[in-house]
Amino acid sequence: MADTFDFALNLAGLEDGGGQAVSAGAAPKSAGDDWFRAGHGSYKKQKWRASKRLRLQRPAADGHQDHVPQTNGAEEKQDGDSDVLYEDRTQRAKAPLGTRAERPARYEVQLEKRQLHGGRKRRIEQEDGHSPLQPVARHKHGRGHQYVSDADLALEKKQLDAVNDFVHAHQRAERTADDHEDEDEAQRIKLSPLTENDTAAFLALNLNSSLAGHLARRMGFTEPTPVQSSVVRAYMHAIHAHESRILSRRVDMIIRSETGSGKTLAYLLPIAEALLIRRKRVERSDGARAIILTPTRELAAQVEMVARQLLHPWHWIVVGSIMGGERRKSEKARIRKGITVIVSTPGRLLDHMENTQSLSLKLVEFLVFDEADRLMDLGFEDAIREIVRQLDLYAVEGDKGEGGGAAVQSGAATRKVEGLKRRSNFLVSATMPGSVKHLADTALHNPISIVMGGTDGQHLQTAAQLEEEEKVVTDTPGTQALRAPAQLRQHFCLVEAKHRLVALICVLRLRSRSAFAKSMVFFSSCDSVDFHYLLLRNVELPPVLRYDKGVDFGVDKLKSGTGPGSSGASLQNSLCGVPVFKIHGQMVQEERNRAFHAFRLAKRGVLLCTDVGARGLDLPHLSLTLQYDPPTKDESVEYLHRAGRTARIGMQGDSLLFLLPSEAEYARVLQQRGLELKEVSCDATLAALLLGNPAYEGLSLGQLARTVTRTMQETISSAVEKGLQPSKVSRQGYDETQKNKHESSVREGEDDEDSDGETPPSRQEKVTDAKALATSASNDALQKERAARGQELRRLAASAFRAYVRAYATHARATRHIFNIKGIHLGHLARSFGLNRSPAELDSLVKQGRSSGSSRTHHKANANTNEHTHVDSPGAASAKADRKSSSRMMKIGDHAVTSLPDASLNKLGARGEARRRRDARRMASEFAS
Ligand SMILES: Nc1ncnc2c1ncn2[C@@H]1O[C@H](COP(=O)(O)OP(=O)(O)OP(=O)(O)O)[C@@H](O)[C@H]1O
Repeated sequence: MADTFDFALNLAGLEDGGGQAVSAGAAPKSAGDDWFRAGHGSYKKQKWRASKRLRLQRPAADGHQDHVPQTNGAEEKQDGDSDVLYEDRTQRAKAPLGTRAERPARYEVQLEKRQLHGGRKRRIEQEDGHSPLQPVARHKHGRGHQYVSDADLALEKKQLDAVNDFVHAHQRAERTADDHEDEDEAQRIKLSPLTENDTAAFLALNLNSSLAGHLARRMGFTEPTPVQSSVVRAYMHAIHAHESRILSRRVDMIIRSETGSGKTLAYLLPIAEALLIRRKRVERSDGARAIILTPTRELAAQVEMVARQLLHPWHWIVVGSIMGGERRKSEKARIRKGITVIVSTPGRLLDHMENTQSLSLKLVEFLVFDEADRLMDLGFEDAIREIVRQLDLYAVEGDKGEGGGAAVQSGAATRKVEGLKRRSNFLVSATMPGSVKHLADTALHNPISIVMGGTDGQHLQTAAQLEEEEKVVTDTPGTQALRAPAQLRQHFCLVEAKHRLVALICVLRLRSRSAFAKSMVFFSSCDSVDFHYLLLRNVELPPVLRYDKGVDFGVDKLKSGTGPGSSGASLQNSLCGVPVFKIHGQMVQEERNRAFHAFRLAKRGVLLCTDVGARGLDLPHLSLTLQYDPPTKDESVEYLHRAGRTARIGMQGDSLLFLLPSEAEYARVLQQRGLELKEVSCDATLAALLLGNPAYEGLSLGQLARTVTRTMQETISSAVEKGLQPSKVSRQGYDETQKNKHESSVREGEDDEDSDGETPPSRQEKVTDAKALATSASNDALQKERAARGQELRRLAASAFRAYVRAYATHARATRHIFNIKGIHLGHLARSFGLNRSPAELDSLVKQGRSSGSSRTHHKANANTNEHTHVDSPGAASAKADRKSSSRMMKIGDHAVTSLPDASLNKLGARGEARRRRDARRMASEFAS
């Protein structure tokens, strides 16, 4: 068996020598190993081939055959340098390799060979420069040589051709070796003992049984969500109608359903079904069959992942993503190989449509606009129009090839209907504002509207309506009530400007007490994300605020900073060791991907992001979304999408919106649009951090809140304004260095006393010194790095402050009276960035921001970066108005710095202590759960 295996490898490795035959002895296992390494298949595949009695011969590069493999050698023999090929005949009778269609030819070859050589050992030698097919080849029996007759040669040529055919067939088989394995897997999935109940719900939608099996077995989905069942039924219905020639093949749909209701699978299921049921397999060389457009790269990556999971058993359906930030060259290479389902951002897709010849779009059957409204908001409208236009042209071309030429000649209207019959367009989002209407008009033809309403999963459009093929467009721009998932608990909190940062850390710290806490915090600018990221990762909370109820350590230890919550590498951040991540559009794509995937996989963590994370992301176990800065564009809609990152698919989740007291009306605006937000007390939130701490027993809530605020504010301000304190680790290192130094100097002193001063230092001393030097060097490096980070923190604080003011001016016209910059106390606002500056300094900061144009915040949202910091350059007129209001604001600010009372803490007196205490407990339990 092993010989045969080597033999197969040997044959397969017959490549070098440009026409030279290779001897069996000269091509032992190592040759085969090289062949492995050359990427011709796994060891498993090799064994599989060997077990199928693989014998093959490759044609040489010049088209000549190097040798003729012979089949009747019982063992391997070598004779000097002659090139000999043997095979163990005893194993020949086993099943041959190749597809069923190729097997007869293979048997024929073997039969002929057996007849020819009668089972004797045979050797063919080749002389240099001669083809083995010339009559110089000779048989050798024993010691003598014998020339082969013409008849034998003719027969051999025939064999050779047959072997060549077989080789090519084998090479095909090799290319699809994975097919076999995956087919086995698909077969296994089909045959796996699933109960009827597991697949019944999907089968009831008339989905392919292996797809239903895969959904249940591999993806764990046994029932479709309401939106999935509506979409699939509508699609199936239309397809059935097509088969009975009532409708054309295309089905256009507007799919609207609340966040986390499973819309991704809703549009992927029809795609998978369509690609699976056809008689002839789709080939990757056919080019794209489905295109899914998403507004952000993270969403594209996520959709790609879901599509891959869904289509995993059917490897010939290739899923791939192309998006901004990735290398064009490698994308081109993937496109050249063929991608069946393309997930892409619009800008990059258009780029490839214009510049990549190998991108074949003639057979596109599905075009999906995921988060359609966001695609429009981000300014992709032109790109999308162009994509649709080009796809339409391709579709017409494709139809022309199928005898649809008449449609091309009969005018644009006909072209739109007839020429596109092969493509279905889906427009998908949880919200459908007016901007989507333009997209629907551009890309959709007579769409079916699947609008899911209500929190109970009931859809507005009944099954009966669908069955009667009623196409209902219920999109009424701008006036829809917003629907949040029923299990989403929505809160808002009125927080004084100067307490915002403290309140943020409190909420996250409370949350960090849970073992599985995952939270997402939304900011209005990249600078703000960067600042808070650096701050949360590097500033340590004072020991009193690290207290965790239920953790067994004494108050004394806490106060002295030696308890479990007081040191250790994992606790060296504001959130006591909970990892912090960030994503925004100004990050390098690689970093962005890394952060996104790390956060996805993390059990606990905090993700700080701009609105780049607001749409479509499905992050497992996310339990809190915190909108630190309210959205500035299309506020209610964006609020809902941000909040909807949690409480998905029936899971519980919390959302919390921070508002300044002057913005309280915004909560009412959201409530008017159908969202149920409850207020939580800021003071209760602050006090909750110290509730239950025995060191602060007996203090009122007000006192607790004040303690937390004061302590935390001091820590933050000192970190930002004075630089980061040396970390515990480096302090420890520093102490060790000092100790080492001291010890060695003491020893030196001792030595000095004993010696005459010329004795070289002992080995031990040298080691100690080296260690001390190394520790000191690494300690210095740490301190330097920390100092640099401190400077960076200060710089970022100023930029983040500027960016906040700038972003504030970009709120939508409809809500500008709520988000009015004049109402903000700039001095207090600055403190929420850890800045303790005089009004004059703040004024110059704001002006600097304006004059420099703050490249990071002034950039325009564009197709390639997909960033939307909400601080895009306002128009000239509004910029002027903005400048005016800013100078007034500074006056207000200057005045307010000295005269405004601490409204937040005074408010504590207005409520009953018991009630507030209850609130605080609730906050503590809700946010820490
Ligand atoms: N049939 C199903 N059964 C159980 N879970 C499902 C099912 N279909 C989808 N899911 C899960 O539901 C979650 C949300 O799905 P998805 O991301 O598609 O929601 P969505 O409606 O697109 O949300 P958004 O509007 O925020 O983009 C995912 O984690 C997905 O795995």
